[in-house]
Amino acid sequence: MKSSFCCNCSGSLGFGCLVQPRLGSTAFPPTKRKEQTDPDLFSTNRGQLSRGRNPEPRPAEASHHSQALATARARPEAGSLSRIRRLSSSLPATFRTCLSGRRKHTYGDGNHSCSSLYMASGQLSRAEALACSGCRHACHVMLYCDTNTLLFGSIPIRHIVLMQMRFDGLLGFPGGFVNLSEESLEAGLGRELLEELGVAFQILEEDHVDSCFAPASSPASSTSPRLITHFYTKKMEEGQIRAVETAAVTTATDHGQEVLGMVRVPLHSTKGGGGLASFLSHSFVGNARFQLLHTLLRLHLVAPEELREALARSLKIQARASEELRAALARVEGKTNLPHHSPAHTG
Ligand SMILES: O=c1[nH]cnc2c1ncn2[C@@H]1O[C@H](COP(=O)(O)OP(=O)(O)O)[C@@H](O)[C@H]1O
Repeated sequence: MKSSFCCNCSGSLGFGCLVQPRLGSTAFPPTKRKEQTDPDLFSTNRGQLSRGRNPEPRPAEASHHSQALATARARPEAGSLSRIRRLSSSLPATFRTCLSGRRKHTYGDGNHSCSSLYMASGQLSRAEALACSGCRHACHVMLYCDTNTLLFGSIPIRHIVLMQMRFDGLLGFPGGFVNLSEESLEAGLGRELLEELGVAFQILEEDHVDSCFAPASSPASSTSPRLITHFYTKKMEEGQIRAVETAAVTTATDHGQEVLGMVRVPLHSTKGGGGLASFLSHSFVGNARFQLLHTLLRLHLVAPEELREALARSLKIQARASEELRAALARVEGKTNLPHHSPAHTG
């Protein structure tokens, strides 16, 4: 069942995408990023610096933090920090902590060589992350573009954001493990992208957004050494994004194996509450959902108000899905005479 999977426009997973392979492998040169970012949102709420080349990140971070706070206090309506705080106060607790970056993850066993780099948020500057020789490193990238396309002729799609359905049924960004003894972070990411997307990319250090310890709940981080995930964003032209999607199903060696298909993240919301809300209720690998949420805000691809609404809807969708799954399980157990579901049977 190659390439027949898709994420439909309501954000639900389904079948019926028409894939029309046309192009062969493509190479994309590096692009200098000139994204409109929101430093208040990104730095102060995550308590970290986004571009990790500052040799002394902590003092800079502290000064940036207090500057942004001062701005937000002086001009509360203009400061995105206060806007986010106001919005997040009405969010469900899980997502509130997610957006504020105050969630206390358990990172590492304290024995690895970079335990001194531990931060409550799990965030590291690039320099700190690279200093952790005992850690494993993985790099992933969000490829995106602007678009004028209208869904059903009326709903602006605004931006195309690419993710992928992985072999394990989880959503994630393209990328993978990097071997720092043989390659740089960016070279390793380029190698992974060639395998997964069938396109030769040159990802630059300027494309780096952040680095952090993978949550302890990640399968790959349950064993030592700990995993550090590095996240990148790359803005492209719409035609380039379309070429990536085509190459991903025609020339990429991983297609149908490690990668089951590329998906576009629906950023719109339909009247029935579909779109972004449905998409966010799916299962993501590691901290990919967090990376997506944060990047959507940081790059102003979705307004905080819209995101808050989508997240609240997403929780309701998840609750409904849990009920459906429980009912389905009960039916399957009834038909197959399986013992009834209990924690002892789930392993
Ligand atoms: O999109 C993502 N965001 C954050 N972490 C991810 C993402 N995709 C995978 N990971 C984490 O990074 C690890 C390595 O990534 P991946 O499975 O893509 O590597 P591979 O393609 O080299 O096997 C995964 O086991 C997972 O914990």
